[in-house]
Formats: sequence, C-alpha cells, structure tokens
Amino acid sequence: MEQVLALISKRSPVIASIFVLLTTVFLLSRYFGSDVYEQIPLVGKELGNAEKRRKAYLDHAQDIYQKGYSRFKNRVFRLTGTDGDRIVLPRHLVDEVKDLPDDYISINKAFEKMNEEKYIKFGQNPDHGVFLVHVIRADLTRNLNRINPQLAAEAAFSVINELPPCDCDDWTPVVIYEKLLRIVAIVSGRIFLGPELCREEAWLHHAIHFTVDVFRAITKLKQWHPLLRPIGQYFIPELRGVAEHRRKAQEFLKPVILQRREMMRQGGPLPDDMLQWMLNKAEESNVGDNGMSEMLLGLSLAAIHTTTMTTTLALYDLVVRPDLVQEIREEIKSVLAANNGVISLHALYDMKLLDSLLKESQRTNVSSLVRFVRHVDKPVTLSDGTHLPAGAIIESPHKVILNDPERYSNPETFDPYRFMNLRTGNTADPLNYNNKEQYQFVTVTKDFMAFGYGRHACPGRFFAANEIKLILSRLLVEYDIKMPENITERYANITSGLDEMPDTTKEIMMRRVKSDEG
Ligand code: HEM
Repeated sequence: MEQVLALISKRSPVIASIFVLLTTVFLLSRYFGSDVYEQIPLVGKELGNAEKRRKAYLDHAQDIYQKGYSRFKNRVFRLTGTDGDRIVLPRHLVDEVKDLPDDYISINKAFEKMNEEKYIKFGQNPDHGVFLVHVIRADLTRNLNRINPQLAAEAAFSVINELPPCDCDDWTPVVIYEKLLRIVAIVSGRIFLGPELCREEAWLHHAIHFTVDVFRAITKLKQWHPLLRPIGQYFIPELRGVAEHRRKAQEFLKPVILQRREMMRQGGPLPDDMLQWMLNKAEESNVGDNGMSEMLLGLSLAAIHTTTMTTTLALYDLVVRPDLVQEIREEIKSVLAANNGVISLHALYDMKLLDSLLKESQRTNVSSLVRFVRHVDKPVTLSDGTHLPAGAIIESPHKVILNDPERYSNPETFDPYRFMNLRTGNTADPLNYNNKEQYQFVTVTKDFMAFGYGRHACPGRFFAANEIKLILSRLLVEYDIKMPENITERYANITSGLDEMPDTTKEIMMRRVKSDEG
C-alpha cells in the first residue's frame, strides 16, 4: 500500500489524495455497514455489503421494500438506503410513534437528512418552520372560503395566458409539465404575495428555478456515497443555481417586505395574502425580514414542486382515457351549472369524480416510495420490544401499503372511480372506516399517506387540493386533450432511489374547445 501511495504521490498529489479518500470510504462503508441495529431483521442482506446494498437501493428500491413487506408485514424490518440503514415500521407502530413528542421523533432532522441540508443550505431556523405551519393552518386553510374566488380567478387567467393559443381547429403539442410549473407558481403566488407580484417574472423565474434546482441537486447528491458528497457537490451545477436563485429571490423580496412594513406603520388597509398574514404575526414570533424571505422561499419550495407533480401525474393518467376526460368534464359543467357558474368551495367538494381521480392517481404514482420519515432524536422502545436508537431514520413503506390487495382491491388496476365508490358506499369498504369521507383526496390515514401522517401531515394540502382542482377544471373546460399520434400507453414515471416522478419532457396534444361547446 505504502509503495503504491509513494508511486502515485510522486506523479500526482491530487491522485494520491483521491486514492486515500476512496480507501477511507471503502473502509468506513464496511464499518457503517455492520449491524448496528442487530435485533432488527435486515432485508437485502444477500445483495452484499452496505455499498452494494446502497447501489441496489438506487436501482430497485421498490423490490427491496416489497420483499421486506411480504416477509414482515406486521413487524419492523430494516434496509440500506442511500444514507445508511432505514427502519421500516408496520402501520400499528406508526400509530404508536406518531403521538410521541417532537424531541423524540423529529420531522425536521429527517427533512435535513433526506433533503441534503448540508449542501442545499435551506438555512431554515426550526422556529421558522413552526411559524410557517402555524400561519398556513391559522390563516391560509381557515380562510380558504374567502380566498377561493381569487384563486379561481387566477387559475382561469393563467391557464389561458400560459398555455399556447392552441387554435380550435388545430391540435398543438404542449410539454405540459413546464406549463403547469408556471401556472402553479402564479396561482400559488397570488395567495402568497398578492395579485401584482405573482406574475412578476423576476419573482417567478427564481421561485420556480430555485425549486427545480433544489430537487435536481438532491437527486444527484444521492447518487454519491454519503462520504463522497463533499466532493460530489462540486460536480453538481444545480447547487450553484440554488444559491444564485435564493440570492436573487431575496433581492426581489427585500423591498417588498420593507414596503409592507411601511404600510403597516401608516395604518391603512393591508393586503390579504400570506406575506401579510406572516408579517402580522412576525413581531410576536420574533421573525426578522431575512427570516421572512427565507420562509417565503421555503413556502414556494413546499408548494410548487409537489403541486405541479401531482397535477402532471393526474393529467398523464387522464389523457390516455378519453371517455374519462369527457365524464369529468361533464361533472365539472354540471357542478358549475348548479353553482351559478362559480367554482366555490362547495362546488369543488361536489366534484367527486375529479377528487377520486386525483386520489387514485396519488395511489398509483407515489412520488416517494415511503412516507412518515422521521429522525429518532432520543431512543425509544416500542410496545413490541423494538428498540429505536437515537440517530435512526424510521419510515412507513407507503407504496407497498397502497398496493396491498387487503387494503385496496385489485391494486394493479387504475380505477378512477375507486374512491368515489368507497365514499358513496357503492363498493364494500375493506378498511371498514366509520366515516367514508376518509376516502377524500385530502384525508390522511395510516393506509394512505400521500400527504404524510400525524401531527406533521402536510398543512398545505387543503390549499393544494383546491388549487389543483381549480387548474384542472379550468383546463378541461377550455381545452380538449389527447395523446400524440400513435402513442396509447400512459407516459412511464421515472424512478431513482425513493423517487417516482413524471417524465417532465413529455407532450400532450391540446386544442381550444370551440366556444359553443365551452
Ligand atoms: C399536492 C401537493 C402537496 C403534497 C403531495 C405535499 C406533501 C407533503 C408531505 C408528504 C409532507 C410531509 C408530511 C409528513 O411527513 O407527515 C408535507 C409537509 C409539509 N407541507 Fe406539503 N404537500 C403539498 C403541498 C403543500 C403546499 C401547497 C404547502 C403550502 C401552502 C405545503 C406545506 C407543507 C409544510 C409547511 C410541511 C411541513 C409540515 C411540518 O413540518 O409540520 N405543502 N407535505
């Protein structure tokens, strides 16, 4: 070894350093791969050492979760992910830990690890996260009824403004993800920053690309071994993009925040948007201007990517089913007619087939194979005797649960009516919920965690659900959609590690509905 080192260090000190580093990584990965959680069965042992299991996880994580679930459905098991071992809890134990205090089981530390905080540098003070969730619950969700007309107006405007003209007589190919990204950013921005700023390119560009670069950078970082990520970061241009977009977005927000503070001092009427609701509470919660702009960016990050992905996935499911497009369009039109043409909260609630389609789309396109990811801050012993050591990552195997025939009959079939029929009692409920409204799109249960579970379940889901329904209903009333010539299959999702994402490069064909049909 010494001879090898001497030889290469003579030639190049850089190569020598890399050699030393790789050797260290190899030795450490053997160490980290050793059974630190011996009592918990390891799935995928036969794949080889920790590094081999990590690589297998990047390529076919779903098979490993499926294997673990088939063997240990109601027991704890573990597997090796991109960042070391992960402990997978059965549903009844998720219910047990969800009630533990945050200083035992933390979502923040899990987010930091999952989202590579070390390199992305969200910079979010944990108190800001608590503040943001509080404003979303107390102001955004509680006022959905009041803000719905603004949301509906912005959806109507931006759908037509952002999509190409798509002449009524000609089908036009549209890369729909790109368009939805802008539409979602504008419609969300209407409620986050108000009607003037939500369409400002200076904000839109950086809010959108900050979000896109963050998620791309995370995916790329995960390809590197954890110990090599300090080097890997320099090969990921999106990380520089993240820093640049954050800086530019903050430059944009600074004078906006100052102007709002001035308006508050003058005591005149104040805007009715998320920024203002946050500013109204900022003093009592000790949040400064920099924290405010960090939070607005964090809000866009939480809202834009998730909402765009969910809408794109549902459209991909819909566009290959022309009869369903027609049926949903008729539902929208009849609900509109019954509500004097106004898409009120009540009207959205009545769109039960659309709601069911969205939930079935989430069931079959999971975005992430796991949910309820938490970091164990203080050791915990569960009722079955399992010891969760401090530092462990725990989770629920979301995708395999959604494909378990005991919970969802014929899980391999995409059934857009599934959740509508369960809600109305048209099909028997294998889960025997007392309240069949548990099958609504926004409801979280231990059998359906698309929006998470427990006290940290997504607080923005009510807003997101309304926004998605408003955008899709406007799009379907204004446009015909179909697949391009000679393509009949739904566009396949792209998978890597835990992620299952829509292919964001795909086109669908669009045509403006002739006005007498509209
Ligand atoms: C379809 C769109 C969305 C999806 C699929 C989604 C999904 C999720 C999930 C899975 C979590 C983690 C929950 C857990 O682990 O228990 C979460 C947390 C969160 N989401 Fe969403 N989300 C969406 C839209 C939004 C929107 C529009 C907002 C803001 C208005 C938002 C704000 C948040 C926040 C602040 C958290 C952290 C909650 C906490 O730490 O307590 N999300 N979301």
